[in-house]
Amino acid sequence: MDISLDQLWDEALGHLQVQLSRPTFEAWIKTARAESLVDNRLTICTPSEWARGWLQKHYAPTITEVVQRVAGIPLQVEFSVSPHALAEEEAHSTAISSTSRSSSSLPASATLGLEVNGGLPMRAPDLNPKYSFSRFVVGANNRMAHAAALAVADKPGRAYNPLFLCGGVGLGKTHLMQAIGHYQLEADRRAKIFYVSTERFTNDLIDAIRRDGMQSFREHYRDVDVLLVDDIQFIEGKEYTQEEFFHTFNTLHESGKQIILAADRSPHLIPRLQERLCSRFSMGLIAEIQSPDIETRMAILKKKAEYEGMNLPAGVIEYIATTYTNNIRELEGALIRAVAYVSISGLPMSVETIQPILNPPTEPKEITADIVISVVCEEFGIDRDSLLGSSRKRDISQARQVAMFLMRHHTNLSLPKIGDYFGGKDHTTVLYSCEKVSQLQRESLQFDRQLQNLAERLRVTANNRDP
Ligand SMILES: Nc1ncnc2c1ncn2[C@@H]1O[C@H](COP(=O)(O)OP(=O)(O)OP(=O)(O)O)[C@@H](O)[C@H]1O
Repeated sequence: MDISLDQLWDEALGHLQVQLSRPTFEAWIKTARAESLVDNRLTICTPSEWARGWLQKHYAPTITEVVQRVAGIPLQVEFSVSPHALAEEEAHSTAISSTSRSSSSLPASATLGLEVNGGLPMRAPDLNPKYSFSRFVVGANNRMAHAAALAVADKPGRAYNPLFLCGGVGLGKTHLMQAIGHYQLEADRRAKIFYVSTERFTNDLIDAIRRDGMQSFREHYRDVDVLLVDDIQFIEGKEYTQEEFFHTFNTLHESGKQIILAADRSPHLIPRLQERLCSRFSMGLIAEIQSPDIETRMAILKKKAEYEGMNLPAGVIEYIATTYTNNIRELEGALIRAVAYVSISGLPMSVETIQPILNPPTEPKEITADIVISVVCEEFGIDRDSLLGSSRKRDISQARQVAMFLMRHHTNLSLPKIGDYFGGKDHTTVLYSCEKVSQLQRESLQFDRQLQNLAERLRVTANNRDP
């Protein structure tokens, strides 16, 4: 073998990254390193006892196969725990048990202004106040899902458990599932309602494994009255997340707690979903939401305009409802764009005014990270280096959080890729920033408007760029 130990492991990492799912790679493989190679025995050092056991049990054959391929000779793979990590783990667990659940032990992420519970997010405020039953328009496309959601809200844990909401992008699944949460909280302010995206669940799990905090992770996710999990299709192929979610599900279900899941398709169409999860997801009620018809689209626009205090001519409502047919988020986006354009241009609100900016509704140009950076710099009056740097000045760090949020929502970049733009920030920092901005958006109408305006400027800038 004519490569060094480091080269061998680096190359093996490259292969493993391609072969394994991202969370698996991030949680288990990336955190390990090659320690020694003696007499064809490769020792891989892991950050915790937990990680060592898991790698040994589940990934030993894959890793062996890859390192042998890279080295070109037969190798025997062994796993060890870093002595440094052992000492740290011990110190950490002593600290946790001595300050158990005390708010004075908040970790560093508290500097982002988020409330944390041993690193995990707090509950109820995650619900969007706009996503209530009263703001949900019922039409032929969602009547059954709406009725099922009301039944579940009325008798949680007894009507349909789980309730599985499925349907295409932007059709109201999140709105409906959160409406159940609001309903519960209205009935009992102390009800433990927990809304979480599957991505968040996975990230919390990865963090818990890294910090050896599985116990608090489990307590956190299992001590709820109603668990709402969004975009559950993203659990596909993530075997460890599936395993952990299976136990969370069972614990809650067995104790009569309500589970509501949302996905873009029904459980049996989610690829690489364990059979036992598929059957559990299907054992309550699967309620599908379809694309809304023209009457429902018009009713949604009217209701939205009413709540936002906008005065819209009937012709404008009809024009937008006829132009945007499939996705309610896009329908609402068109309305917001039309209102923003009218207020910026000073022109009257009419079909003639808005037609050029709403047509064609499809194929918008791609919004890039660069566009986000330049629009945010302009908005906040700061230069690019400051935005991408590490200054902790309040206005700069807030602009940075907004930029991360916009990249998350308007580009296809993953959390780690976004982190790379900001000097290699960790994906959890990016996620916290996005959540912080979402929270501010929910709390402040003015900030919500500012974000909507920024989003509109991103679209306009992208569309005006040369191809
Ligand atoms: N029936 C409805 N009445 C009023 N507003 C609606 C309705 N359906 C959807 N909306 C609005 O459309 C937007 C998109 O809805 P939502 O986020 O719930 O969609 P989703 O199905 O969860 O999308 P995704 O698959 O992207 O997660 C939200 O602003 C929501 O309030």
